[in-house]
Amino acid sequence: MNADFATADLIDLAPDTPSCQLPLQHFGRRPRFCGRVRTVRCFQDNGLVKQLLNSPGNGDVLVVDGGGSRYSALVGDMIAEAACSNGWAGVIVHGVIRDSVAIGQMDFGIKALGTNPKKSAKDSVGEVDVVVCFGEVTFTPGDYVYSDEDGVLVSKAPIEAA
Ligand SMILES: O=C([O-])CC(=O)C(=O)O
Repeated sequence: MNADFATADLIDLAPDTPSCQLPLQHFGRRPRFCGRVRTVRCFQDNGLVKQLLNSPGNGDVLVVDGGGSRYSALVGDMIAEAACSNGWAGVIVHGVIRDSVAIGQMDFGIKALGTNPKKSAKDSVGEVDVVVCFGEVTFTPGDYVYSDEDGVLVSKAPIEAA
């Protein structure tokens, strides 16, 4: 998908589009990304996140519902590097990441609640491609997600800029 958009313009065109209400921070040198939603639901365990981001992303955005836990990081620099080289458009994490300085140098985009240096378990406990909800928004696999400096929008159909 074309990453030449601004969420403010898109939501002006389609004012009913759900907009995530969480204070997500941006990491990485690509502040603007969009694509079809894939999901992981997990809790303090990033085994499934690591598996998915190490497989082809096809321009999709991985939305990780970590339950908002700040206990341990769900993405670090190696996982982010894999995501970038496997063609994922970006990652949105309802949780925290680590290696933020290294990720800050990458041509990739990650949104997360913040950082914690502690690593997560790797037991791969969780679910893939289920409907997840956070920040008053429902992310259904296959939806279109748009993320930039202003926020995150989710839509059932592509929002075409005028
Ligand atoms: O493996 C992890 O849990 C996260 C990490 O440090 C990395 O991606 O480099």
